[in-house]
Amino acid sequence: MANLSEDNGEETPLQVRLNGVATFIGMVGLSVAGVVLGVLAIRYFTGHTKNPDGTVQFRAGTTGLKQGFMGAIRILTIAVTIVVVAVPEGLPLAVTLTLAYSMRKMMRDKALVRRLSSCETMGSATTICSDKTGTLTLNKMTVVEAHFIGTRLDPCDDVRAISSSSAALLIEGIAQNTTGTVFLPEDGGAADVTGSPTEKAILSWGLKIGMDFNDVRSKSSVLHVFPFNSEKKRGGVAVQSDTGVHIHWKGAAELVLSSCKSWLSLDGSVQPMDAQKRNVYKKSIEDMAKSSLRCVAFAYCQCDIEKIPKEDIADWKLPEEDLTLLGIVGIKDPCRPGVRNAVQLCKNAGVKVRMVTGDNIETAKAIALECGILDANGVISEPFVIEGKAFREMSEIARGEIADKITVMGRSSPNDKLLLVQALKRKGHVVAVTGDGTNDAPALHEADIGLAMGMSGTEVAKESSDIIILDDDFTSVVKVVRWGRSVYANIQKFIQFQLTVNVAALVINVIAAVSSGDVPLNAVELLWVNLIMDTLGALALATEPPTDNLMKRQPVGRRHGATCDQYYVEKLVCPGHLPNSNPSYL
Ligand SMILES: Nc1ncnc2c1ncn2[C@@H]1O[C@H](COP(=O)(O)OP(=O)(O)OP(=O)(O)O)[C@@H](O)[C@H]1O
Ligand SMILES: [Ca+2]
Repeated sequence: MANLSEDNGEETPLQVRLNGVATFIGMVGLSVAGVVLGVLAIRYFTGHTKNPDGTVQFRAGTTGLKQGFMGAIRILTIAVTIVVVAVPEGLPLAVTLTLAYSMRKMMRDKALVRRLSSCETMGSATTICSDKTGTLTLNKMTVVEAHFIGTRLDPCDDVRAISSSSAALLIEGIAQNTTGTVFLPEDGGAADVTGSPTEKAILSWGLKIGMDFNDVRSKSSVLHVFPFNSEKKRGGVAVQSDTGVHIHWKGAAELVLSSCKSWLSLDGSVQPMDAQKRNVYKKSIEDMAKSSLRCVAFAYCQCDIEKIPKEDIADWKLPEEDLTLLGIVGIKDPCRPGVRNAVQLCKNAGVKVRMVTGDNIETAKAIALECGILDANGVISEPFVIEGKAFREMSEIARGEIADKITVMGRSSPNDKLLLVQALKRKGHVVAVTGDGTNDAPALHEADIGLAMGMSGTEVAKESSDIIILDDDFTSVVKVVRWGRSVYANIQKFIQFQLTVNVAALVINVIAAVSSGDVPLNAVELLWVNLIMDTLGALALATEPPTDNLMKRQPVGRRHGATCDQYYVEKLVCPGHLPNSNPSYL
């Protein structure tokens, strides 16, 4: 957590630009007012101004101090009027109005905005780092393939070929090493399985292979639990029964496999895991992953009762090496239906979608191909597709160099997500991150826009987010981008409206002041005009709905100037230096 950045009140890209606009307008207003003040003062004090009756207004030595002072005050009032003309008073109103309006509308698109300014930041996002599970996929998991005791079960719940003692061992692991529960209605209806989607899939499969959840759990007692976490990607439990103490592990297949020294064979005997057998298992994991399945392996080991600490059992570190592999299951989690289109929409809008997932790199690759994040004809190798570990071990500079290219990151720990966000931000990206887990919080916090998942997300993730996606769907994330861009466009339209009016009024007032020594409308009158015009203008322009055109432009990003001041200035100063976004609204 040491590298978790503090909330330093960082300004959003739009705020930065608006500050730029304000400074620019302030400078212009003040300089023009200064020039007018100078011109009027010189004209007055050198006796070039006349009263309506034709007498000279100021004659050095003759005009009284009081009269001269009044004249000076009048000139000052004119200068102040010019500053008033220049300042776009309606801007804060328009910004707040458009943000509040969009926020209400976004609620209908299943996005709950927690920080108002994040709507607009989302509009300038250049990249989205998305979770896989639940966001791009449905989070509805089912076991569709199982490798058990060295053989592939076909269908995946047919365990007739397996000795009952081996099956009992696996079932003990499934029933005890879980955070889910199975509830069997008394009237004999379908079992009700609860837990995380992965757990649910495994427990449902367990029921199919003959697990009696309550019975198995009553036969042994749990001594100690090591809960599953995304960092280690495995969870374990120590259970004691008549047959001794068993440590059951369940987790990311290739990681559990690498801790296995043996495997349980068909006849129930323990065989050493030689290189050939290991390769067979590796190959089956790879094959399952390539067909976009999430692989979970089950392994166990016996433990001598003497080795169990008597007192500090809570601190007991479960033995996690020298395990015996029981089996591997492949879990299918289909892609969400609209995701491919949504990803394409992002591509058209110049927003790069990256997938950062805790899953196997091959599974990640397969899903990325399915939803169009990776292009089947493009390069699908490092550094475009990278493992979290490889990225983590690079130097900060190297990470910065490849961050831009990374499209899919597999087997990532939550901290890798944070590292990627930091690297991308250093590269000048405006980064949106989706996350659900408690340990996604640092990345959500670090991102320019943190999007937490409303359904599968933990409270901690939601607390650290700026926007909550209520239906967990990637399509809704893209809708947020659309609204964000509309906020941006609306504010731009308002600035243009203001600047046009203000520049015209400024020119008229300057000409009038310099030529006649007076302005057509005084400061108070001008403020009244502004009040009516700005309010109505803001209402009309701030509530314009987004158009499809918005998603065809390149993102604004952090660096390019796209607000009006820069537009006008750049157009005047260096026409070739415009952002490549097509400012069709101008
Ligand atoms: N409850 C579980 N018990 C054991 N292993 C699990 C469990 N849930 C997931 N795994 C394993 O851990 C891996 C990834 O877990 P992790 O929680 O880091 O990713 P995730 O957050 O589910 O995925 P994503 O980042 O795409 O949302 C999976 O590939 C799976 O093999
Ligand atoms: Ca996750």
